[in-house]
Amino acid sequence: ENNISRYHQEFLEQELIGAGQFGSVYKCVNRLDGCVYAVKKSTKPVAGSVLEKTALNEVYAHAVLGKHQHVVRYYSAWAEDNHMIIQNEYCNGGSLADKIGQEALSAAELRRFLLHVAEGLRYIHSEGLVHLDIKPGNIFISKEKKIHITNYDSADDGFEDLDDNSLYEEELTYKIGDLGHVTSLSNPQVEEGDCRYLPNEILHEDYSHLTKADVFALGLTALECAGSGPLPKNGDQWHALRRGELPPLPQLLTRDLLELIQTMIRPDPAQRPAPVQILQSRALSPESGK
Ligand SMILES: Cn1cc(CCO)c2c3c(c(-c4ccccc4Cl)cc21)C(=O)NC3=O
Repeated sequence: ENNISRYHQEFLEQELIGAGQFGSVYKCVNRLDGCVYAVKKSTKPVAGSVLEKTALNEVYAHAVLGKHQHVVRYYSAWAEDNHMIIQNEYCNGGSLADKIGQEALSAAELRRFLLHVAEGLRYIHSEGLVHLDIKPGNIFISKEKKIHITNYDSADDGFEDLDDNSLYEEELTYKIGDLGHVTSLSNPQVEEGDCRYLPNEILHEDYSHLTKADVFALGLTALECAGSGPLPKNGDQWHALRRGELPPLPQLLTRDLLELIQTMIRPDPAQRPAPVQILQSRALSPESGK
């Protein structure tokens, strides 16, 4: 059997960036193209097991969900020495969970986050798939330094002082990752996601509005970004959220942003907005930021 590791042949491992029951994720440099990737190594699941289905699900989903700026990009996957390995786009800004662990998002950042992830969901659903595990830990951030045009005149002597950081602004792009729970709308094999973001109807195995389960999870994720604090895994507070009751929020969100989030966590999935309606809502229009 081939005992040369493709992983070590093709990649220079830089650092461990995540570990859990799912396996370990490394930041790696590809020796050929010199680019950085996120590579997840998980123990190869027993053939025919649920874990194997999940692992294959993830790769099938990535294969269908080609390039989209709000879905983490997939490059390759293979099996070696009893491990499953998947090579994805590396997002250099950490996960949303890391970011809101530090501090809540501002209203402007919250609007940007909702726009990006709603666009990613609109795309995933348009391909006849649902994510089923939307949560802060599965949203990754790419940071890009953009030259701030208005400061151009301060660089009147051309590009010499482009290293001057006042010229730059960091632009964040939010991307949906971890497609391990993705399933098809036409023939759903539902593996429940994180119970903190699970809508009641999925708990009761009602799969008639699966796309709205992603909208519900996005709504609760938005609440957490607004500083609601950690979400309950069960009990009275869990049920209160499923009755559509908003928890107390520290920061002053605009009323239309609160109303939008409230519609996303409505008990009846049919009453929740579809991603395209979220994108068109007044709360996310640039005017509302003024
Ligand atoms: C824990 N962790 C940290 C990161 C870096 C965030 O700045 C990360 C990434 C991914 C993943 C990932 C998730 C699920 C499946 C496969 C991968 Cl590579 C996990 C990641 C992924 O697909 N792309 C990442 O950047």
